[in-house]
Amino acid sequence: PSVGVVGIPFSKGQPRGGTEHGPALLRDYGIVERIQDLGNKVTDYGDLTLDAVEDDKPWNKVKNPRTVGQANRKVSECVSKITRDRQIALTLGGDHSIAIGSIHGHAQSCPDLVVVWIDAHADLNTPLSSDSGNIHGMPLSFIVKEMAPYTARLPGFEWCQPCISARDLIYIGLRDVDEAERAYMTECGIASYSMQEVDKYGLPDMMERVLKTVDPTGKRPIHLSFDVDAMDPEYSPSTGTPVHGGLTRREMYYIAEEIAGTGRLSCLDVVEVNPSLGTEADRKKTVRTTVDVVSHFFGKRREG
Ligand SMILES: N[C@](CCCC[B-](O)(O)O)(CCN1CCC(O)CC1)C(=O)O
Ligand SMILES: [Mn+2]
Ligand SMILES: [Mn+2]
Ligand SMILES: [Mn+2]
Repeated sequence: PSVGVVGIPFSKGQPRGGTEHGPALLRDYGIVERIQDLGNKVTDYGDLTLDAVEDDKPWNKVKNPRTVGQANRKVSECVSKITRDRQIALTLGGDHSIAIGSIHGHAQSCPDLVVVWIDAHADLNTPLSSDSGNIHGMPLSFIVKEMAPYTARLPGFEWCQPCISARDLIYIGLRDVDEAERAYMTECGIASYSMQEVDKYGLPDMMERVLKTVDPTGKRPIHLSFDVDAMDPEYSPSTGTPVHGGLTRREMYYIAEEIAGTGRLSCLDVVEVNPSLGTEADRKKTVRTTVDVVSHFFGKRREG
C-alpha cells in the first residue's frame, strides 16, 4: 500500500512545550524508513508550517482557540489531499488536538470512515465542560455530531463541521475519564473498551468485539487515532498526561497487527510524544516503542 506521511509540529492544544518536536524525533528514529522497509510505498510530505495567531485570547478557560483552529484547518486540507489520492495518511503529532483536522480532512474523502481512538483519556470534554481549558482534551467534541447540543462554537473553528456519528466511534485503553466525558459517552451512546474490558475479555476477544461493534460489515475505512499515553508509562514515559495501568508493548503490537490485518487502515494519527519530558532514557524508550508499534500498523508481524 502507499503511505503519505506528514509532520504536525504542534503543541498549543496543551501547556507542556515539546510536542512540536515529536515529528522530527520520530523521523530521526527512522519511522519513514521502517515503513518503507516493510514494502510500503512512502511519500514524505514534510512538516506543516503552523503559526501562532496574534493576540489569541482565551475563550472562557479555553487556551489558544484561534491558533488551534487555524492549525487544524491546515491539517484537514493536507489529510484530505493525501487520502483523496488513495494513500494511507500518517500524521505525526504534535498534541492530540490535531485529530480535529485529521478526522475532518479524512472524512472529506472517506465519509463512511469509522474512528478507533486508542487513549488513556476520552478527549471528549467540550469548551464548556473542560477543567483544564486544553483543547487536546476536547478534539472529539468538535467532530461527533451528537455532541453539538453540549458544546460551543469557538473562534477559529468556523471551518469545522462535525463529521462522524457517535456509533462510528469506539475507544480502546480508557482509564482516566472525566465525569462530564462519562456523561457524554452515555448520552451519545459511544462504545468503549477501557482497560477494565481489556482485562475482562483479553485482547483477541476484545478486538473482535471492537471491530464488530464499529464496523459490522467489515468494509469501512478505519481512522486510528493513537495517543501514546494509551501505553503504560513503563513503555512511553515522555508524554504530557501519563496514567498508570496502561497497554503493554505486546498488547499494542497485537492491536496494531489486527488493525493492519483488516487492510482498511486509512489514516493513523501518532500523537503526544513529548521529547522535552523525562530523562534521555525516557525519551529514547518512548520514541523507540512508538516507532516499533507504528511498524506493526504498516505490516510488521511477529509471525514473520
Ligand atoms: N481530561 C483531561 C486530560 C486530557 C488529556 C488529553 B490527551 O490527548 O492526552 O488524551 C484531564 C482533566 N483533568 C486534569 C486534572 C485532574 O485532577 C482532573 C482531570 C483534560 O484536560 O480534559
Ligand atoms: Mn491521552
Ligand atoms: Mn488523547
Ligand atoms: Mn496525552
